[in-house]
Amino acid sequence: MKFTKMQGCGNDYVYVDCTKNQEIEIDNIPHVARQVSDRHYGIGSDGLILIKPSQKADFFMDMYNNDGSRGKMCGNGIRCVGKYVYDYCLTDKKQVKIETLSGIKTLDLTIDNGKVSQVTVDMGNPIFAPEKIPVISDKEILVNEPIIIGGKEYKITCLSMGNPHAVVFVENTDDIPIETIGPLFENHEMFPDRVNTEFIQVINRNHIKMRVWERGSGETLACGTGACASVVACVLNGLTEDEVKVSLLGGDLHIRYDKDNNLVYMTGPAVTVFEGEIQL
Ligand SMILES: N[C@@H](CCC[C@H](N)C(=O)O)C(=O)O
Repeated sequence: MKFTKMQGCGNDYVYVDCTKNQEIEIDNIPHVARQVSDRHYGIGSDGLILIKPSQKADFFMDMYNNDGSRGKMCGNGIRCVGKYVYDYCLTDKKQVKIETLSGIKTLDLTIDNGKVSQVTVDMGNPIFAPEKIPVISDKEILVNEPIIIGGKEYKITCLSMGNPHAVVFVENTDDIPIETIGPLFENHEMFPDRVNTEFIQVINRNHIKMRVWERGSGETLACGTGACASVVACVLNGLTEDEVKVSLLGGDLHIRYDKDNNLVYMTGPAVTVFEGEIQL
């Protein structure tokens, strides 16, 4: 199988062009995702992203976490899909529409010396209704709600950016025992489909620091949907303005929350690491 390894702020995936003759049998995809993601015996990545044709948009992004589970949306991944389709001449458009399992997203590509360097994505509407996230709760919206994890109380703000997120504000992101508490949040009974958890330290009203424990992949260096969810949570909690730099372990993303229209925009880098071929 031919592949390209790409990363956005260090959130790395193996990308496979399935627009022409390369296909993986659907039942086999979770296994292939686990195999290629393995950092010792495989290529090494946070998961697998298949670029497919779409009837409704320019392309379809089909993403899998490194445990083989399917994700409905991936913010860092979709920027790399934009770079892939332009750099490999699958399109010459500078505005590209990508279908995902959570709807069609519009990407604006920034080109430097003939290659995509940066992408802005209209990430669509944050969703707050607990049953749509999904979170089990009788509240109408979960903002700063208590949850007990490992015997300690945390406050969570929950929303979907096409995938489920719980945002937790902390004093210092360097001090959190993410390997211990990340899986406890991910598998808490409140979240029937598991959850991505963002730990946020507010630096000032336009800058936050974030660490993330991703559903299906563990701690990653960045999460695009998580950065969007975190800025929305900051605004809902009155902690920041609506334009925020999000500093992740792997780099910075710029997020804007247009509260009047309930739309989120994400801008960040997309980088090709290497190409190769793997025997499955
Ligand atoms: N890294 C991603 C999100 C990937 C999917 C997520 N783990 C899920 O299962 O919901 C991003 O950049 O958004």
